[in-house]
Amino acid sequence: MKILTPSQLHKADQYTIEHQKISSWELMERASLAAVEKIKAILKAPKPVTVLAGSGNNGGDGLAIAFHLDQLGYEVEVLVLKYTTEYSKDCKINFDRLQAKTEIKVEEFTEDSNIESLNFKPVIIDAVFGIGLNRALPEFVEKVIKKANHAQALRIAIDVPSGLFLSKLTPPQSIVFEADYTLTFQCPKLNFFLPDYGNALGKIQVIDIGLDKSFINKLDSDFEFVNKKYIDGFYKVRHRFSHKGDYGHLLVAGGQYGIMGSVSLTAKAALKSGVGKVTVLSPQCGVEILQHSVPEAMVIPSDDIEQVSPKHLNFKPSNICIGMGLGQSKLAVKSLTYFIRLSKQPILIDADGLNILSKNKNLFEDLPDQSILTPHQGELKRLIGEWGDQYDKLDKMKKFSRQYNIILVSKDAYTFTVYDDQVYINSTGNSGLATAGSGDALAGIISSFLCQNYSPLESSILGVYIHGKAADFYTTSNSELSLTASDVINCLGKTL
Ligand SMILES: NC(=O)C1=CN([C@@H]2O[C@H](COP(=O)(O)OP(=O)(O)OC[C@H]3O[C@@H](n4cnc5c(N)ncnc54)[C@H](O)[C@@H]3O)[C@@H](O)[C@H]2O)[C@@H](O)CC1
Ligand SMILES: Nc1ncnc2c1ncn2[C@@H]1O[C@H](COP(=O)(O)OP(=O)(O)O)[C@@H](O)[C@H]1O
Ligand SMILES: [K+]
Repeated sequence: MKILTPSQLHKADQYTIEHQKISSWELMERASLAAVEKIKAILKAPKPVTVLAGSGNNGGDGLAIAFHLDQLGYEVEVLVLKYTTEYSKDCKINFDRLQAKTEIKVEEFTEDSNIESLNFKPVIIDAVFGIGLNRALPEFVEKVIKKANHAQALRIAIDVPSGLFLSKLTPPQSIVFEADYTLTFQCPKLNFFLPDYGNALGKIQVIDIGLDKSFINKLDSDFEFVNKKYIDGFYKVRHRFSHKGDYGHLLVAGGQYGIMGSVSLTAKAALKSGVGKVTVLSPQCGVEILQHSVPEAMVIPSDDIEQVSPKHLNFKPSNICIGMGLGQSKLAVKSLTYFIRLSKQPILIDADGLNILSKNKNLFEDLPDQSILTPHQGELKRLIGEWGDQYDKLDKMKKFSRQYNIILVSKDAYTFTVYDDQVYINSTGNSGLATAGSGDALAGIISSFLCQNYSPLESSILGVYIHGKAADFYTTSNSELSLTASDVINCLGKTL
């Protein structure tokens, strides 16, 4: 799903209004009715609701939602934060309808109003600002939002949590409505996925309001939100008469004394994601451990007892995955250099492999085109250098990927896969993944797809999606706190 800018969304609204021959009010009504359906599903049964509405079109949505909830028997009160002297045209229509056709108590609130007397119902719907916010919130609006954020209530934002900027970065220390749910229209917005105010979004649900698809398809965007539909577009099914040779042979190189779990998780995750064969090049001390923990994998001992060392292979791996638990000793540098030079196919480098690369930039010259690097944020900083703000980071990632012709998988709460100036933002996963070894599992999953003839970019996007989805499967019936990397691997079967 393409991620669009506010100005593209305004254009898509306009085009849709003209070509579907509907009024802007009808489009607002469509959006609001769809939001009401989501609200009903979230609340399960009617609960008392406070709607905070602005005086623009986001406010118009809020007033329409208040109207329809009232018709459904919800107890509704409305607080209009009047930050402009006039209502927008459609907002005014909805304001008048509410006054004429319901008994709802509508209070207009301005900078002169008394904030102390404000109380909220157990559900707060925020429709103060949407994609139109372009400067700091008026002070009285900030105060109301701050109070709403402290209320014992379930908070639902319509389109965008008020206070979150979309056309630029939200200034530090800004007050933003802290939503439990954000019901956003047509597509998610880029700033939702940046860490600074990412916590304010809660669960993001995208509402298709039927903006013209052909118009949207023609719009340029550097950002794709990777959902199931996107994955379905290239996911392959297996042939009945296939054999293990059709699904590649992965070489995993890594591990050292005391850190054998890393490659063990990588190898297991690769096997559980469908690779034909896995061989692990292991320090001698790890051979038995691997044979016990992953009996399906073959193991080659290194010449060194405690670390991986360069080794002549008597087979040709389809792809190599290297770096997990490798360490950064001279021998580790030698091994990484050896296997980078050996590889003619894209190679996946993770963890210590990335730290070695950061300090030995000459190694990039030998990296096969479209190799995959999977840094977490600390490793990313070592690779691309310090960044200023989040937009600067995005520019640096694109430049880095272009410079070395590599696929950069920047791992975070929302993992960004960057290649060819495009950024693919993953939609799955949860904070349970913030646990040791989950990155090792990811490296195995991506490498596995690489061996199964997905392109390096597809392997990365698919691997990140499936990894997150497996974590989401686990947390449908377990706490995020107890998620381990092994749980992710055990959920791969169901997920796939
Ligand atoms: N036909 C349409 O255009 C549709 C619009 N929709 C809703 O409309 C929203 C966008 O509406 P608007 O463009 O009216 O924008 P908003 O309702 O987000 O903001 C209202 C206006 O306030 C002004 N403003 C911005 N920052 C301000 C500040 N800090 N202090 C005071 N005034 C400020 C701007 O001129 C802005 O246009 C969407 O987010 C969505 O909720 C939906 O109903 C779908 C259809
Ligand atoms: N809060 C979070 N929400 C979602 N995913 C997360 C979160 N924290 C970490 N992850 C994911 O968990 C993985 C952690 O990788 P990494 O830090 O390399 O782990 P390790 O080195 O322990 O294997 C990445 O895929 C990352 O995107
Ligand atoms: K809002």
